[in-house]
Amino acid sequence: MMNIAFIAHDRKKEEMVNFVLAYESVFEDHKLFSTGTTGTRIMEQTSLQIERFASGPLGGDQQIGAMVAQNEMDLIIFLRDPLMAQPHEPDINALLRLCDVYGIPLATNIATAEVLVKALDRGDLGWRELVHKYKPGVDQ
Ligand SMILES: O=C(CO)COP(=O)(O)O
Repeated sequence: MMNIAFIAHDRKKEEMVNFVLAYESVFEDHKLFSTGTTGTRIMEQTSLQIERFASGPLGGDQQIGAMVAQNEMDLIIFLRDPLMAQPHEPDINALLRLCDVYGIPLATNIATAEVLVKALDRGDLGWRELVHKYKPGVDQ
């Protein structure tokens, strides 16, 4: 079972809900997390249970980043709005950076999200299960 996070900026939330709905049967086998409003929207329109963090501008991206830094997040779908400035852009960049630091699979648009969810369904991300037990800074 993987820990998966969903994050979508406002103009991408509908796309996110449709995406999660389409792959609901894949996601229901995993532990799901999200930023505040994204999670509320997904839970309203699917039967999935999601552990919600704060809304993005109030620190939700950072909370998910903290999980990445503890090697506790396996896959992130982050549908960003590339056409609108966000007040919490430093937080967003920090999360993307941590995904690169730790090599965490990250999709920032729907095309990549689709590829990753198919890989997840096929078991291509199984290597994440092998590294779950390692805690950064303690074991490395
Ligand atoms: O702003 C966000 C990510 O940067 C998303 O936050 P919400 O899901 O609370 O809208």
